[in-house]
Amino acid sequence: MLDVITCQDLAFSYDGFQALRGMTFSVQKGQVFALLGPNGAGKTTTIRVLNGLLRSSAGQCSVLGLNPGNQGAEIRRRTGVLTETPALYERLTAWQNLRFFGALSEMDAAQIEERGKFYLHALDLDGWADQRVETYSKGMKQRLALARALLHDPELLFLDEPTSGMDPFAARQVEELIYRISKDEGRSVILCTHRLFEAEKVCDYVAVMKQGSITAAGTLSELRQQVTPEIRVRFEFQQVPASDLAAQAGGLPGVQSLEGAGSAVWNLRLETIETVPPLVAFLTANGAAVLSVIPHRATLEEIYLKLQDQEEQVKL
Ligand SMILES: Nc1ncnc2c1ncn2[C@@H]1O[C@H](COP(=O)(O)OP(=O)(O)OP(=O)(O)O)[C@@H](O)[C@H]1O
Repeated sequence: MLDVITCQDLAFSYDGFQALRGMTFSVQKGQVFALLGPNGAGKTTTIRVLNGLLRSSAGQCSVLGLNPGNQGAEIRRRTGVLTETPALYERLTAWQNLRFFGALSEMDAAQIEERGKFYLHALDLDGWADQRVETYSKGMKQRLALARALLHDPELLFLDEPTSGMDPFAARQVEELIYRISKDEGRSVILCTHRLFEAEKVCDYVAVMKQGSITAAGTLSELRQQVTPEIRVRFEFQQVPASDLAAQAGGLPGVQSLEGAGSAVWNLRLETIETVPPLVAFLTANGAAVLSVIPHRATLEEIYLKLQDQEEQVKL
């Protein structure tokens, strides 16, 4: 797969304060790369170094094959960025903003009209397109800033808290758009967010930062395997199974633990998901009416919190 970004031992200091240290990661074409971490971890600083607004103090970095250290302007021309505070002209309408920024990106009028119309519609702003931005809500401004970031057809997008200030419906539209621009249009996205539920829906890869370094990274299933290697499965029965069945099932190969004996709902920890079919066969053969078997997959939020816990344990 094509790497859109590669960074090796990247570091950055603000006047002696080391905000990034030893950052090594890569982002592939079409990938949504979630950069997570507590306040002050260094997510925004990473974006600023990648698009050349800040110059790294050590390490190597390539963005779209360019060096952010001396080709920042070219990187910014080929990428889109959305920060927490939308960079828009308040006294202008949505269309006036888009025409202005489109012209700055050397787009012709027809392109601006076509792409502007498309994104204003996708972000549910077409009814507001001729209103001044100062009359917009925070979430509407953020959506317009996203339309602006996408207008010039960037190959890579840096989205820093893109759904900040949005209601759930608007946030859902942005999630759908992120999904579409990566999966259908092949653009890569670096997504910094504290909304883990949202990141889980759209990201292909997760990097967790703390104090300027990446402390854990992988696909969701890799991280899930790392923090919760066992499989948790919930069994629901039509009636409470015969009293000795739970003890027998708990002793079957691959079953690590069983909670809920004496009730019609059991929660089991299994070594692998392959344990499920023989377990169901055993229970059914012994007269238990299995209604459902639901594997529980740790959410990104659970994974994130567990990773933080693991780090605290290491420190103690
Ligand atoms: N202009 C600056 N001058 C000095 N220190 C800064 C500056 N900007 C950020 N920092 C510091 O660098 C560190 C990383 O900040 P950064 O904004 O990159 O974190 P973040 O992960 O984006 O945080 P948040 O989730 O709150 O947006 C923090 O300790 C912050 O205080």
